[in-house]
Amino acid sequence: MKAVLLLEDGTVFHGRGFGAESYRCGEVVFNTSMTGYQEILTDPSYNEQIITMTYPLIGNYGTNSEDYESIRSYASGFIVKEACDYPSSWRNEASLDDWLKTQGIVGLEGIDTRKLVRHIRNKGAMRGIISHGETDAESLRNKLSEYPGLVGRNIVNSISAGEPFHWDEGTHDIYKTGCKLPEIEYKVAAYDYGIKRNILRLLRSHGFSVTVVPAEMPAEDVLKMNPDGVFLSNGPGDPAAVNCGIENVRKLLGKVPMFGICLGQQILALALGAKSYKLKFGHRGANHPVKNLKTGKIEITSQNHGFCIDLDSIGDKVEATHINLNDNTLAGIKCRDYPAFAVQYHPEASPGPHDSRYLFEDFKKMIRQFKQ
Ligand SMILES: NC(=O)CC[C@H](N)C(=O)O
Repeated sequence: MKAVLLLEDGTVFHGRGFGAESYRCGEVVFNTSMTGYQEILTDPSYNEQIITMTYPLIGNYGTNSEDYESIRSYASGFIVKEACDYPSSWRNEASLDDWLKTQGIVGLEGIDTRKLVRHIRNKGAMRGIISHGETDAESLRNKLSEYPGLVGRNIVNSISAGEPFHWDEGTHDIYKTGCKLPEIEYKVAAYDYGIKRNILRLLRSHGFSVTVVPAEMPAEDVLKMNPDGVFLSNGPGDPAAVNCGIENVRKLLGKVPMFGICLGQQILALALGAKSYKLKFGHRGANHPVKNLKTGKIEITSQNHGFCIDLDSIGDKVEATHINLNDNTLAGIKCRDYPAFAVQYHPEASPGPHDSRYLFEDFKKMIRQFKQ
């Protein structure tokens, strides 16, 4: 059946629909990863985004019941050049098409994804509506005109955990070798702004006992849990709109060591007085080079963000520790006065390279030093 993508500037892409028959509005973004589509689709930071994959063939190894980064997909749509109908993998349980149907996510294939990506790259991030079934431009335009976009809106609370819960699973053991998890060394409370499971898995595999807490849990209640550290998660939308999170982190500074990833970095920096801004078209992919300014080493990183912290706004309280080599934007920070650090990229990968996993060890070292 026919499907269509309509952008806010009036540009239309006609193609074939797959996945759910429905329509949704969202910000149209692109991801340059060649693999890892199931992890990308279930990364909650894509809430309200229509994801376009630049790699031309997606779905060739199917989907399975393990590669979830959250309970379900929060994306608003999925666009590919060609969706593979005949997946081949010993881990495959459902084709991408069938899986998207069960997730209620609209897919669009057969459009010139290179043209769409160049359009977004040149003109900047845009709102759009993806529709599988109804293709009447006038009606879709009306629906899109009511969509407010991401700027200035908190879209974290609606997807965060309602209640605290304990996480006790380590990183995937896909070959079922039965490898044991390490002994628990420290307890962490992890703020769930839309947390990816591989962050939780890696925390556990590094010897942390993890309690996930709702995005709005007051700092005082977190401190009552007596954690050795607090983790600030990734998450969707505009960081400047996550007021409660910024306020809580400000209260926690100096009281407990903190480590943040992506939205977590943005919230930490905002709590320290820095400013955030929207990037022209965001960083999404599994091959972004980042320079560690302390060691001089280059890490190839996984990224997914549309907002960034303004390097010129960080002031004396914050030290830049990592820089994105594609556009010299801020990729990592450390607080000078308190034990707290964060990165704008994804050391947990899923999907992506594992170059930056040392950051989980760094968190442990920071906690150890704080205790001495
Ligand atoms: N992955 C994330 O945590 C994304 C952070 C934020 N929503 C952004 O787009 O910049």
